[in-house]
Amino acid sequence: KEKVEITKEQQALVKVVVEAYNRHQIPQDVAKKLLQDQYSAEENFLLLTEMATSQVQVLVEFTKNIPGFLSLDREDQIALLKGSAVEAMFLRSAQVFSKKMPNGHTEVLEERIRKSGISEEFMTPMFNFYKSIGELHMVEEEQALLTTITILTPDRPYVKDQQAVERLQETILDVLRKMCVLQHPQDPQYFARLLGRLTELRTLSHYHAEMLTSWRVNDHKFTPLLCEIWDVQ
Ligand SMILES: Cc1cc(Cl)ccc1OCc1nc2ccc(F)cc2n1[C@H](C(=O)NC1CCCCC1)C1CCCCC1
Repeated sequence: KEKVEITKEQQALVKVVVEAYNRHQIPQDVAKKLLQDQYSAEENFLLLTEMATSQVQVLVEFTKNIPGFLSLDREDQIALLKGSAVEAMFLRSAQVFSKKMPNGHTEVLEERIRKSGISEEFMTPMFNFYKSIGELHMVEEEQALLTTITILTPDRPYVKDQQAVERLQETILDVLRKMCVLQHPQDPQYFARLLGRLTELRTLSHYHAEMLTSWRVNDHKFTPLLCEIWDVQ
């Protein structure tokens, strides 16, 4: 039985990433807001664009703390951000949805999201993903590292030096694998299941443009930043 141990520098890397991840949290208020009131499709669409816009800004700040990210080619940094922003948004949404809430709150939140204006056909894949993330009961280190792995995906469009991104991603994968073994000794498949969610996440993210344009509102207004990130307008 191989003895798995996290090295000093791996511990330091995790500390930097988790602190940055927690510092750059989207204010949890989106769930609170949705629980407080039922909003119209227009108000919900506006809420999403506001949350998404601030989430992208949060993501840019977060990447500055990923060891090695700022040493990548500048255009590759942009390509990685553009390529991962939607997935990071759905991953963040899943984590917000899976947070432990008082009895009945998750059901209300789900109801509000179902009635938010997103068209029906996307509800099943979206909530299947949220529930599959929830079932993992990820600790915050796993959440932060999984988001980092999503950002450091080498085969995003327009990435020139894929090897450089691969090297960074492998560093994170290695420490996440060890953490999963240490955190979930009873479940040797846990790390594989965690990575399997990234495949589900990529599939869900393929729908994002359609989810937005099919939102039941007359006029779909996007901020310039979101036009960059979402393949819309
Ligand atoms: C991320 C995303 C992309 C597309 Cl295309 C469509 C939809 C979507 O999020 C659905 C979604 N799943 C959620 C689960 C829990 C939650 F509290 C809010 C959630 N949201 C939306 C949201 O505010 N997400 C933000 C969360 C923080 C990070 C940036 C994104 C709200 C917007 C208001 C109408 C009800 C859905």
